[in-house]
Amino acid sequence: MAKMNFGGVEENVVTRDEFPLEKARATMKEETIAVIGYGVQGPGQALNLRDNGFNVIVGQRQESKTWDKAVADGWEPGVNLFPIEEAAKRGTVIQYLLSDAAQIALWPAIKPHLTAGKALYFSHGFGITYKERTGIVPPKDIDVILVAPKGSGTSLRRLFVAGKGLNSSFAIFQDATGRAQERVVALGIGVGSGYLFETTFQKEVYSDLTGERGSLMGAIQGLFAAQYDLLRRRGHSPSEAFNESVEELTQSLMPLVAENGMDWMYANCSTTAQRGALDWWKKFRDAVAPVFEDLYDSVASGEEAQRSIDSNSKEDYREKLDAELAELRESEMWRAGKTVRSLRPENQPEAVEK
Ligand SMILES: NC(=O)C1=CN([C@@H]2O[C@H](COP(=O)(O)OP(=O)(O)OC[C@H]3O[C@@H](n4cnc5c(N)ncnc54)[C@H](O)[C@@H]3O)[C@@H](O)[C@H]2O)C=CC1
Ligand SMILES: CC(=O)[C@](C)(O)C(=O)O
Ligand SMILES: [Mg+2]
Ligand SMILES: [Mg+2]
Repeated sequence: MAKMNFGGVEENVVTRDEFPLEKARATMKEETIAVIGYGVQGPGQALNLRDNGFNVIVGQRQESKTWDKAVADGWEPGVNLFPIEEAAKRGTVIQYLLSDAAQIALWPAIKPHLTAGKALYFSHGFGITYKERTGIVPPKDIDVILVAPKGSGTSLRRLFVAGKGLNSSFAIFQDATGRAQERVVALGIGVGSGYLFETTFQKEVYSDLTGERGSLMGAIQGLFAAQYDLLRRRGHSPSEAFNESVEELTQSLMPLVAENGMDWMYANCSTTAQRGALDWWKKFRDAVAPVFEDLYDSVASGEEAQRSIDSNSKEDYREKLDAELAELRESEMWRAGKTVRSLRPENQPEAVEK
């Protein structure tokens, strides 16, 4: 592991230079990696591992849409695609990539296949950290490890195909074989991570639940909605409100932040914009800070986990989520967004010759 300086703080990280793909493949050459679940993370990780030359099999419920998706992605039933329990039996590494709620339901079926020396791999600290609520308590004679890509499985795959990578955190909860460290790092590199940073199961789930409820997903939609609604109430058109709240951010400004940081994005905007943004950002920070405190407390108390378990364990959880997503999609703001997206030059029919 390399010590790197992050803004003045030293951290242990693993880079692709330090742990190249060949070394990862050699570390895992005797192992069969069973990816259980083929939702969002499952395909991203399984396909990246396969394309990186690892022995991978997929475990998925038969006669489900996701089984068909796995077949469409080239997994062959009876060869490298199996029912969940069969895959768990064959794997020496069990990558438990069912939804967090389904991990609870399937635990009694998986546990008998976690025999001595195997590794149980998660991409979320959820099941282990909230064990009083999930009942997920692994046997003592297996490794329990985590690689959590910091982003959607969809992006993990897309970036891999484009020759790029998402960063991931990694953690070891239990090292029964003495190989947990090399296994977790090899798998982290194998799934297509950029660099790997060290964490614990608890820190991973606390930060992850905070991030997705906060700046990554929940807070950003709240911020967009507040500004869009304000502009509409003050007489601005949907086009103006959407462009000034969302489209400009995703198309123009965020790529600049991604490339070179916030100050550089600011520096590429007008001095008028810089003056205003520098004056206002702290007011926004201070306004939302108490909400973030509440959010973290709710994560740490297990309240967020319980809410997720309760709602996503219901028979009709998917329909309920879809209905709430439809509400967002059908809001004026996101309907306006759809029209705006359709008008992006790259989405226009081939330019007609003049
Ligand atoms: N979605 C993402 O991109 C990310 C997910 N994670 C973590 O990765 C893990 C997997 O998450 P996702 O891929 O989002 O899960 P998902 O919601 O897409 O579901 C994964 C699989 O679980 C199966 N499943 C759902 N309910 C089931 C049940 N009752 N019985 C049997 N199978 C069932 C689905 O068919 C699917 O194959 C979770 O721990 C999640 O927190 C981590 C980083 C990002
Ligand atoms: C994509 C990701 O990392 C999330 C937002 O934490 C998740 O899907 O759970
Ligand atoms: Mg995450
Ligand atoms: Mg998450």
